Amino acid sequence: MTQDELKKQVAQAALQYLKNVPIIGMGTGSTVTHLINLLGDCDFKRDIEGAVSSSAKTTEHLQSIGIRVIDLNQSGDLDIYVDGADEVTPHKKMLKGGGGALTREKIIAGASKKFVCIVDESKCVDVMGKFPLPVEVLPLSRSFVARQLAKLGGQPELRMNKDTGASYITDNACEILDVHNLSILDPVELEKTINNIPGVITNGLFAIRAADVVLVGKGSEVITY
Ligand SMILES: O=C(CO)[C@H](O)[C@H](O)COP(=O)(O)O
Repeated sequence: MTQDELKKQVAQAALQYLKNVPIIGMGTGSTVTHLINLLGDCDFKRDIEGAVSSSAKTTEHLQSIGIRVIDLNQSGDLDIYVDGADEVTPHKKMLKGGGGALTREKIIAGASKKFVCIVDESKCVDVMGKFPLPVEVLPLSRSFVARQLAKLGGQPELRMNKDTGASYITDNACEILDVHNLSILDPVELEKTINNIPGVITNGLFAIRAADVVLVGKGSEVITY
């Protein structure tokens, strides 16, 4: 199976977690895109009152299949949040933000009782850090934060928008530093350390609030742990 077929397969398996859930939390990315497409064809779609969305892209997609998007300030805490990841460990800690939606993803994950992480097998790692760690920053703090990240041993690179040639701007009007070559031996400590740098909105480590369930598309099956 191709990586995209594995993503679709794991998205299919995630559908069962959305049954009988009035308000769902929805992540961002190509695996979630499959999930929303599949949800569009589901009978139980009409039972869903609405969804809390982690990005403008996901909002647009949810609305296109007829699902109402609800503000997190109105929804209260959620039963389920489903999202992909760029890396996930056997302890269900994740590195996320390849799609740039890390801050809203982390907020909704924090407000959800159950985080269901959906990945293809290429995302499973023992130690995170091969994928550059996204750090969302206020634009005015970019250079200062980059120097602090370099002191932690990383090599920060400002994410660019390939279409405009300017820096990539998040849904929160901020920028992203993608940090290469970080040694992530203690993800909980590193998540706190980076979030304590003034100017950092958040970083893509989801170690303090890890996933509760991980579904992995592997070969012709989906493994759950
Ligand atoms: O964190 C994310 C977006 O900010 C995505 O979940 C992550 O990048 C995985 O994306 P994909 O499903 O396209 O592989």
